[in-house]
Amino acid sequence: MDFFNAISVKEALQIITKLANDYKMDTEVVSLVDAIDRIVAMNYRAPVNLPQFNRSTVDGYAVMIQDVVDASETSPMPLKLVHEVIMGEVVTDVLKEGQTAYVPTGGMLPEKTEGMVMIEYTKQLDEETILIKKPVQEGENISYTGDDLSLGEVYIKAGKRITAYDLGLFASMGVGQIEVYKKPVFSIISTGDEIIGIDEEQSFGQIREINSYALGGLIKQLGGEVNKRKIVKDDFGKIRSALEETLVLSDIILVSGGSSVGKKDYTRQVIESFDNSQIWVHGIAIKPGRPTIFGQVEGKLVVGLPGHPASALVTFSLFVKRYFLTIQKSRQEVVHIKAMLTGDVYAAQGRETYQMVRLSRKADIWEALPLYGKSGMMTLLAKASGYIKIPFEKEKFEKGTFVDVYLLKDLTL
Ligand SMILES: Nc1nc2c(c(=O)[nH]1)N[C@H]1C(S)=C(S)[C@@H](COP(=O)(O)OP(=O)(O)OC[C@H]3O[C@@H](n4cnc5c(N)ncnc54)[C@H](O)[C@@H]3O)O[C@H]1N2
Ligand code: MOO
Repeated sequence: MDFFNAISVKEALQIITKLANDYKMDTEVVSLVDAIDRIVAMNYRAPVNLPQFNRSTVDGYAVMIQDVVDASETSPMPLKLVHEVIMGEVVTDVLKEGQTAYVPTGGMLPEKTEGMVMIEYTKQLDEETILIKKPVQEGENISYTGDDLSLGEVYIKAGKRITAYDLGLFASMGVGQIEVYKKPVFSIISTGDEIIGIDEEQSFGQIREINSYALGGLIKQLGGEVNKRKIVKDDFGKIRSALEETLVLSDIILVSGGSSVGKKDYTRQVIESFDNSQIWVHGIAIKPGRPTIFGQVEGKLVVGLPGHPASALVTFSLFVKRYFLTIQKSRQEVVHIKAMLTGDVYAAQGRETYQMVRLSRKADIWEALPLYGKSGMMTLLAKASGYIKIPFEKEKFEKGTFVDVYLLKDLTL
């Protein structure tokens, strides 16, 4: 694995996806009220037709098309009222020529009903006679058995993140216990002699630990868990013990900092020092994030994230998120919108460049303001709405160009 011969983003994504497909993620059963945002671990099939019977979608009268074909306001058609359906009743009547039945919204239809006429277009003449003032089309105001879902049809697929709407769908199927993937568990080891915790006294030259908080936030939003966060000095032995300690506890271990090739960058060496280990990637042609490492120790993914916060967060969002979703057989697209650049942006030579931008709405278009800055700057990502991708064969995008902005978060304008 030659660090200076960095692989493309596409290749890196292929490798991480393959590793994820080979990982066995356990499942668990949760109750419906706790299932929001979890990822479904099996295909759910309809145990019944939905609706289970032909039903009316309006309050009105069940009719046959031929009986009312010439019906109008001025020449209404009299039909014989043979039944008044009650909600919940199992209707056994069969409509015959010249007959009608009253059916409330959601009520079961008599057999042979071809259309429902809303009550507004009818008039009760006497106890037995209803005047119908308009014709109907086949199936008008009717919801047929299985229209919504038919028996055996998959209504929620494995890998789907459960939304509030899905909770409603599960409820309609009478499913109160859902099989989901266990929440993937992360450990975050933040390395650096200069790194101190948020509660520590800061001396000149020291840097506050940022990455585990920001990464932890992303993990939580994704639906993962962080079970261990640790700050460790740039010391081979200490980083190794921290990694050893977290291995059994985690599905994914993030090591922030020390991913480059400096004298005190130990992440790669630490991974390689374990018997059952492998380095799959060291160096990706991306800016920010070039020195990223994908390794494995005892089958667990160990990612060496570059220490610079913007680099760590961008590489997490691209690669670790892909792994996180794929081990749960899930796939998500990053939403992008077209926006007009308000300044020139330049690519880093030989790297796919992820340029942060801030979106604002101008009349009927979105404008993308490039946020210039180095990967070490935390304000960059806090201000950014998203990023644009400059492919590595391209030198720049000029002001005024319409580009795709990939959203990093909900838009707060
Ligand atoms: N000779 C080369 N040097 C570097 C290269 C290269 O290709 N050849 N790549 C550069 C790039 S690009 C990046 S990105 C950095 C990443 O290096 P490391 O992963 O080894 O990161 P560190 O040196 O440990 O830290 C970089 C920077 O970030 C600060 N940092 C680290 N951890 C945290 C944290 N948890 N919270 C806040 N800030 C953190 C650290 O203090 C440093 O300032 O390598 C370049 N070098
Ligand atoms: O790849 Mo580095 O992340 O540009 O600063």
